[in-house]
Amino acid sequence: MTVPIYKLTLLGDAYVGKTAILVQYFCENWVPDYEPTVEDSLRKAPCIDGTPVLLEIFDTAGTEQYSSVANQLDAETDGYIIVYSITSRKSFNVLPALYDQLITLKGTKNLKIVIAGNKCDLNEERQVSTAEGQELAKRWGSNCAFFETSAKKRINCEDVFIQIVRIIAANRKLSTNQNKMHLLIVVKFCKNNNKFSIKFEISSTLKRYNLVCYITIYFL
Ligand SMILES: Nc1nc2c(ncn2[C@@H]2O[C@H](COP(=O)(O)OP(=O)(O)OP(=O)(O)O)[C@@H](O)[C@H]2O)c(=O)[nH]1
Repeated sequence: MTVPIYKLTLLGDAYVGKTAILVQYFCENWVPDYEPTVEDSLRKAPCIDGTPVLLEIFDTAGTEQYSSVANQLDAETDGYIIVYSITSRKSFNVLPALYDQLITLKGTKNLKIVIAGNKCDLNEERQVSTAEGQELAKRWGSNCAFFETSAKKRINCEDVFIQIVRIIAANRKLSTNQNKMHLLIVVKFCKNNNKFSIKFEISSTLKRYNLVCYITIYFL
């Protein structure tokens, strides 16, 4: 059995809680001290919706001092977890520019995102409403979901990872089904003397390599 691999990247401004969410998901642990991330990558093999999967998660530096966002964007990433803090208007306001960079890198169709409005335990310091987060996710389309999270109180930390995997998996399934449909639909019949030939165009993926399969049936 081949275990599906999901490459995920955490993005967002400095100090919003990217590492804290990751630590909660990996270790069920809360680390109150702040140490800016330079770059980190972790692997986890959970079961999601009954399927064993391998997650390769890349934690990026929100601090420009360590790395610029552009340097950390990897085109191989299957899905992004974009984090802001509900206590920081600035961390929310940088998201549209980040989104534009991702669109340039991946294109709209290939972009899968979960937005996490973190530090929701600090409601009294809130600067970004829940509705604003929801509205942004809606604007970014059907391949985007939204959660408010708290790494401190372990709220929705696991859900952001489960949801991004679900979005990616649904898209992978869809593209496989589209190829199958192509195989079923594009069957051409042409009668030639007593010869009856059927032409198959296998799939759009294989078509890239000009692989077209012909099957000829003879009527005696
Ligand atoms: N109250 C509260 N504090 C949090 C939460 N998540 C993170 N913090 C705190 O916010 C600070 C920054 O958290 P990090 O996880 O290091 O933030 P980061 O986004 O990884 O920061 P960079 O590595 O600089 O990009 C730390 O002091 C955390 O303890 C949360 O959900 N609630």
